Amino acid sequence: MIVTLTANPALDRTITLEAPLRPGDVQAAVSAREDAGGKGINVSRVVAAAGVDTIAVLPLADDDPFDAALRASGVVARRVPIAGHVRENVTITDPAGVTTKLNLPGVALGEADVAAIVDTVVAASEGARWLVLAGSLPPGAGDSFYVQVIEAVRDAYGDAAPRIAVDASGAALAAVVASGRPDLIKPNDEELAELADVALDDARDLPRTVLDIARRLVPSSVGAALVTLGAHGAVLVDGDGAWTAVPPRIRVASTVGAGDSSLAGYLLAAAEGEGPEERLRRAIRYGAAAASLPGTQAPSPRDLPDGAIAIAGLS
Ligand SMILES: Nc1ncnc2c1ncn2[C@@H]1O[C@H](COP(=O)(O)OP(=O)(O)OP(=O)(O)O)[C@@H](O)[C@H]1O
Ligand SMILES: O=P(O)(O)OC[C@@]1(O)O[C@H](CO)[C@@H](O)[C@@H]1O
Repeated sequence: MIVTLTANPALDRTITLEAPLRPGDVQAAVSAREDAGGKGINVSRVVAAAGVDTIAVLPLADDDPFDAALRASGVVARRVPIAGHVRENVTITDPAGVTTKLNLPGVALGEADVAAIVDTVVAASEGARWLVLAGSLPPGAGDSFYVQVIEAVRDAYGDAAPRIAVDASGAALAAVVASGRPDLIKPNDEELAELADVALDDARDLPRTVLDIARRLVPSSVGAALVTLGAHGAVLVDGDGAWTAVPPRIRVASTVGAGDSSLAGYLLAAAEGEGPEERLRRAIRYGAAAASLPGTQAPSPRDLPDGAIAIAGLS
């Protein structure tokens, strides 16, 4: 069982253009689609599509139209009732795969909402292998919200607690790294650089630079880091070693959710008892599959790209 928490879900509206976006112009759009999104929900959708049990925890008002999209996704969910409706995030994609994204802040949570979410995650995590804490925090949650969740789950289950994976950025990621001792973090290269307060602009060897930064955290504060690099693939660093791989060439439709799918691929391989190389390979394949699908569509095993993915060790 893989449990996910999405504290700030989003109805993802994707608008497809037949020409590059021209800011300031009126432009005809070809099509639009809606997906029940938010990073944890996306991870759960990929996990469910692979036939593995998952529960997605999220705050959701009883009368929120988002629930229809969530039900259509088929993901098993635990809803924490709140006041206010899920934000709508807009993505604009063009024929070259260029993706423009506008994210709203989300519904503000009160203290009672925060406490109810923590309690719901603790209850859902009983017997789970992994708990995934993913995405931005909505107003009212506080930068250390993920640390609060991690401590509550570990207090409740001790050695039987699920392993913890975190996909966050900015202050929320910094707080988790400072005191949450997560088993896995999944930043992209820019999020990692922001965390370490370094610039990547002139990195000639991106995987090597990312490894050097990640080594400051792994294994002292974080069990492992899966750092995704967009079209350049990903780097995996754990206490035993470091590896990198690049994705196959694909036709990009929308990169939204590619990182979430990478994380799901990693967790699916981990749940099968696979070692780091296969976890990285699966992450790359799922990420590439997501980027080749429209909107925030979750890839299933039949969407994975063909071809071998070579893993290179880094030292
Ligand atoms: N243009 C691309 N071509 C092939 N694979 C891609 C491309 N973009 C992304 N991927 C795959 O998806 C993975 C994750 O991508 P990326 O680093 O962009 O995630 P992210 O920034 O966390 O994205 P998001 O927050 O939208 O989920 C990469 O490691 C790679 O395997
Ligand atoms: O504002 P956040 O929580 O950082 O990101 C939200 C979001 O961009 O993340 C997913 C893609 O990773 C989308 O489904 C969703 O719209």
